[in-house]
Amino acid sequence: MDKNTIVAPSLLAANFLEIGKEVEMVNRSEAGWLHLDVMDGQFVPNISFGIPVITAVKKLAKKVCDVHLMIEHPEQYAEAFKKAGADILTVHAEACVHLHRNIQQIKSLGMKAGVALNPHTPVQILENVISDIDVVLVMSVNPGFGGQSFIPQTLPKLRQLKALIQQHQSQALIEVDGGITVANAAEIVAAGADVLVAGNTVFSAPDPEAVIRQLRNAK
Ligand SMILES: O=C(CO)[C@@H](O)[C@H](O)COP(=O)(O)O
Ligand SMILES: [Fe+2]
Repeated sequence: MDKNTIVAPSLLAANFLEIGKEVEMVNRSEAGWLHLDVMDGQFVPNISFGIPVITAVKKLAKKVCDVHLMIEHPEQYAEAFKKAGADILTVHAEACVHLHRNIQQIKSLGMKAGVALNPHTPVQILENVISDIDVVLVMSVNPGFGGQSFIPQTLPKLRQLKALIQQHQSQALIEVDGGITVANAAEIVAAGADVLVAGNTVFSAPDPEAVIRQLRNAK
């Protein structure tokens, strides 16, 4: 996969009345992925959008569809998200009793497999699956809402994760999600991030394409 910083605008912060135009903006931009946050009101205290919205977005999207499941029992929906158009399917470690099985299921359906960690979850929990996964999504806010502030303890955690990945010669990309701005992007990349998810920073900007370019070039 691309080793330059990948920017993944989070559609959660888009104007839902203009969703087609927002996806076209991402298509024109230097973003590599389009991040789609699915919330069930159980695993997280919020409900966002689901399979019908992703199916519609996929018809227009030219970027990698990066689906972040903040739901309980993700194994019950993996096939439906594949059909909807997910290229990468990320499940939360905290929501999976059988994480290894869930990763194998995602890969057997032909998607890249991601595992997300809440801010309090140590990276060591991934030790026995790190060689099997394509993406580790490190939550840098508590999941459930856009527009929160970046949790600074994420930076040492990213360095620990980078070391774990190297130790196991894993190809997993490190994706960081929540509270990313043009001002803090460089230190997050320096700590090990390969992929920066950004919702409000992109979609609230007067020139979102310029912000995506700035995030991509942050060093
Ligand atoms: O998964 C989540 C929130 O749970 C994120 O993907 C947010 O959508 C990021 O939004 P910002 O913090 O960048 O506004
Ligand atoms: Fe997300």
